[in-house]
Amino acid sequence: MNGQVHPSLELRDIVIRLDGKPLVALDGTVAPGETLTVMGPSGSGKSTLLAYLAGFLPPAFDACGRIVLGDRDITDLPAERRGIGLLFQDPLLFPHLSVAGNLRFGLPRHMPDKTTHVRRALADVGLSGYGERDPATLSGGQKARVALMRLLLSAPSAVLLDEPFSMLDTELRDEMRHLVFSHLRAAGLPSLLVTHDQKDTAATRGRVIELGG
Ligand SMILES: Nc1ncnc2c1ncn2[C@@H]1O[C@H](COP(=O)(O)OP(=O)(O)OP(=O)(O)O)[C@@H](O)[C@H]1O
Repeated sequence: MNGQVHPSLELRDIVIRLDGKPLVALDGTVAPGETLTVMGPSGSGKSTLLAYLAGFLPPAFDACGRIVLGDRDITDLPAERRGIGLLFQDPLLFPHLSVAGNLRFGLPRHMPDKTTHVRRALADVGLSGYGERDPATLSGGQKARVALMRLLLSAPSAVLLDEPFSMLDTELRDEMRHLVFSHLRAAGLPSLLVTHDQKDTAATRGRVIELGG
């Protein structure tokens, strides 16, 4: 989206323990533009893995291993300095900001010509003219598209997705799957997707790992 070259996401010998017992063990690399799907039964540690990568691991857990984004070891960085963007099932738009305000929020603070970036992003997802709307007045699919654009405008180096389509109805899910994964591929972003839905996995065209096996 902004001409940046994106790194790969390396997960080096990661082990996450709960009460001293290994819950998640993972070693591998997610290439730029690749989405790695993480599946597994309830309680197998999928959300915990994403929380660890994002920098929000709850204190009940302990972890070892390294998280490396390109040439940056981000393992010990706080969440806000990791360069990792999140897309969850709830679009979590700020209710006190307009649609355009939500998108501007994603942009790096000193970026010039923010208005043009926001206008292009809205046009990109068929929402031209929606900038001044209150997010509460948008449909579920429109909110999801704004959340995707806010994520991409924030120029992350990697993306984590946790059941991102599960709140949408079937038809919208197909549309959002296509939109999200085509944008992640085009932006060259490595990503991890947690889902129970095989159709999500098929849309990524990528590898799948199973936790708790
Ligand atoms: N904050 C926490 N403190 C202690 N234990 C937790 C905490 N959060 C989750 N757990 C436990 O860690 C294990 C993994 O939970 P996690 O939410 O990662 O599973 P999951 O694979 O994402 O499950 P689901 O598919 O149901 O969302 C579970 O046994 C859960 O009870």
